Amino acid sequence: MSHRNALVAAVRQELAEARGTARAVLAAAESARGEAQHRRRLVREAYATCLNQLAAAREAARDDIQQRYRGEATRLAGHLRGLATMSATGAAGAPWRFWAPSEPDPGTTPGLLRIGTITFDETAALPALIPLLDRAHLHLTGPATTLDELITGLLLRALGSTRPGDVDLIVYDPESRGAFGQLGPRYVGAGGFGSLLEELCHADDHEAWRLVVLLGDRATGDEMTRAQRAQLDRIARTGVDRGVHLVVRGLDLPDHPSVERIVVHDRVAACASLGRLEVQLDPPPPAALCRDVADRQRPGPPPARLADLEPARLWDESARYGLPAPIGDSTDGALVEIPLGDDLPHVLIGGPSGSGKTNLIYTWLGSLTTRYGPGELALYLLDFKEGGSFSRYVPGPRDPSWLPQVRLAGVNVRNDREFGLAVLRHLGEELRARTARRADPDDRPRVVAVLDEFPVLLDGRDAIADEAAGLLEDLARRGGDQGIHLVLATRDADGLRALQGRPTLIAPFTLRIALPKASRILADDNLAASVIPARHAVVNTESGLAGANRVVRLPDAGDPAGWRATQRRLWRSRPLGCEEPRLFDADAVPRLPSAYRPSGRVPDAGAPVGSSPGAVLGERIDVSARPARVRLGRMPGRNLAVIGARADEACDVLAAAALSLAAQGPAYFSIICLEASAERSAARLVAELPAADWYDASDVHFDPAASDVPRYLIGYGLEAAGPRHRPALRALLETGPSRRVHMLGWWRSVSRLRDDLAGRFDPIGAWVALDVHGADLAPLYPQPGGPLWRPRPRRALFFDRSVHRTPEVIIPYEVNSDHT
Ligand SMILES: Nc1ncnc2c1ncn2[C@@H]1O[C@H](COP(=O)(O)OP(=O)(O)OP(=O)(O)O)[C@@H](O)[C@H]1O
Repeated sequence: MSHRNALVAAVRQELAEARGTARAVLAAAESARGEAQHRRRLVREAYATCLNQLAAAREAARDDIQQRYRGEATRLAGHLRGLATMSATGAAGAPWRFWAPSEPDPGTTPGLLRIGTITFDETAALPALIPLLDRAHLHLTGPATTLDELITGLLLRALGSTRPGDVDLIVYDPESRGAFGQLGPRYVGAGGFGSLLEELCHADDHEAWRLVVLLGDRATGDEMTRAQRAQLDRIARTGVDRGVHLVVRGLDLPDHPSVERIVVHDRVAACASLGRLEVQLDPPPPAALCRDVADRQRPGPPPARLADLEPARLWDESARYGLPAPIGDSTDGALVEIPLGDDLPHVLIGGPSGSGKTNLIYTWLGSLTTRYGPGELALYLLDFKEGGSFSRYVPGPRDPSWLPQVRLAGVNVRNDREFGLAVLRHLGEELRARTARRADPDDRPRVVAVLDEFPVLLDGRDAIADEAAGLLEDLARRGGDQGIHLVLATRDADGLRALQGRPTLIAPFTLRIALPKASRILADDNLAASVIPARHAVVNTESGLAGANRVVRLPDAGDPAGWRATQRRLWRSRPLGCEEPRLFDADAVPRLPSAYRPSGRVPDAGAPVGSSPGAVLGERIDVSARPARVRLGRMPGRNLAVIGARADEACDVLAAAALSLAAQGPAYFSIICLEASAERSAARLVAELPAADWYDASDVHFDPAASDVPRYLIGYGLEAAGPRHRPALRALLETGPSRRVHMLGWWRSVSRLRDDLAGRFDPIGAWVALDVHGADLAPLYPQPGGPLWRPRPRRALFFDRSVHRTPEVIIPYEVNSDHT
């Protein structure tokens, strides 16, 4: 029992121990669980925090991205809008609310045209632009009404953003619906499809764009022949380059890079050139805008003709306050005047070659001379170009009439700048006289001096340019008050630039007339001259400032026959005593006037001999056609040397001198001809002179017999006399004049003359140089270096040391022409 008891006790013991252990294990497990639970809570909490933080970070990042995206998108949209504005300026892109036709910028090609807007995300809508003129044909698909609205808008933008007349609008309208009628198109009906295609296939002048709307109907598609289909395909391929643009709905067009396809559903369009962007179409334009543009397209009244500028009565206007006269009309038919007068005294006219300056001047002169009679207006016309544009105003071989207001016309003056200077000197004298008289200027006609291609005169840094600029400046500054007006015209932009370098000269030229493409006539930011079409001009009264432009359409004044009839009428009305104008034609050689020829008069030994007869050498380049003379008195040095190799001119100078001396009184002539090329001329001279004997190489000598009358030795090619005769020649040159024996001799060069004179030029008091350069004349000239002189044909430099400070350019007379 005890054993059992012991066993029970032992078991109890073991159980107690096991229970204890289990309890301990349980306690440990409990504690581990508590620990784990704690950790789990911690992890949970950390996870929640982390999640929160992540969410916040994500929010922040998203906000940031969104913000940046919005900024970027706005910036891009801004750029796009800027680009769009540049690509579709003015009427090409403005919304209808602000829409008006606009003048295209000069030199630019047409831009894109707006059809609606593109919206994406929150950015403001962008204009949707598509190409047309110079870029594309359009092929449209969708509901007909929406398409027609779209086409109306496009046509309006194309017409409104180009110049009137630049776009020729043609509508093929087989159902004769009068589509787009408010834009005034040319219609082609169902029967005209074939000939329209034919016309478009061969259109190749780029005068105007042809914008052709083809409204296809089923019949057109069905009935189109294979040839017509080929023509349409050809137009689609080549039309854009030739300025032919199709806008097609209801017909197929082949695929080609120049064909832009637009598909419309519910006023939303997809355009090939805009990719996947959707276009919300603009509403159709208000009908009033279409009417305005159609009016603008319609040409106004036809431009005025020259005859339309004539006043109701000839010479009925007074020039008291000015000489306003119309030169053309504006597009509404109103005449436009050039308001020349006290306030706007001088005019500057410019335009490149062929832009119509001459035509403008003709028109203006026609308008002036029919309004203001010779008592009100005196014209001085100078043309420095080649071509005698003013010769129509002076008597010619076929028409003896002249324009009574013209006092002087200079044509082909280019090389004879001396003549321009002479005219300015004359006007300067006139200004002085008018200023000095202080009389009412009304009793003198207003002077208008037209100088075409005037920069020629101011070209070159020489004495002529300096003096001419000084005179022009004086006339520009003070002439207006005295009724002297300058009209300067040129094609030469460099010449104008040079003029702008002389602000005091140019400032009084507030009146400007710019012909198409003229540069430097208007202010730099005044682009009017570059946008006007041919046969138009801009008249500007504020020195070319933008805002003071008046565009004028110019009539055609080119027809000489039309003008001649008017001139005849004016000529017949000329007052008594009205003198024929002086014509200076630099291309014509003046004849020796008969007054300076002896006309067979035999000198009378008893007649008085003038103390210093004057030998006529040639015509002076001056306002009046006067001869240049060398006086041959009884003083030392009164001999004349003609120097140069141009035999004809040398002979003419000598013959004119001899004949004019013979015409003045009794004289005896010894002709010494040592030059074969001069024989003919010498012989004719001998024949015409009343008393002359003739020597050649066989009997030449320089010891003439004494005579009661002056004796003139006319020597041709004197260097040929040779050294043997030199002492006698020198003695004659030195002592002859005091005995009234004068030598008028021709030497081929200065060096030959020097040889004959042994380097002592004193006995040669006067000379005429032909083709001899200024520097070579130095020994015969008081100032070092010789005169400034570049030889030119039929011009000679004349210097007489007893009267000249500087030499004078003369035109040797033609003495013996073969038509005498
Ligand atoms: N308004 C016009 N209507 C018709 N024809 C015109 C008109 N203006 C000019 N023309 C013609 O254009 C041509 C050139 O004109 P014009 O001779 O007047 O030019 P320009 O500027 O004087 O040229 P350049 O400087 O070369 O002398 C001429 O044949 C002229 O008849």
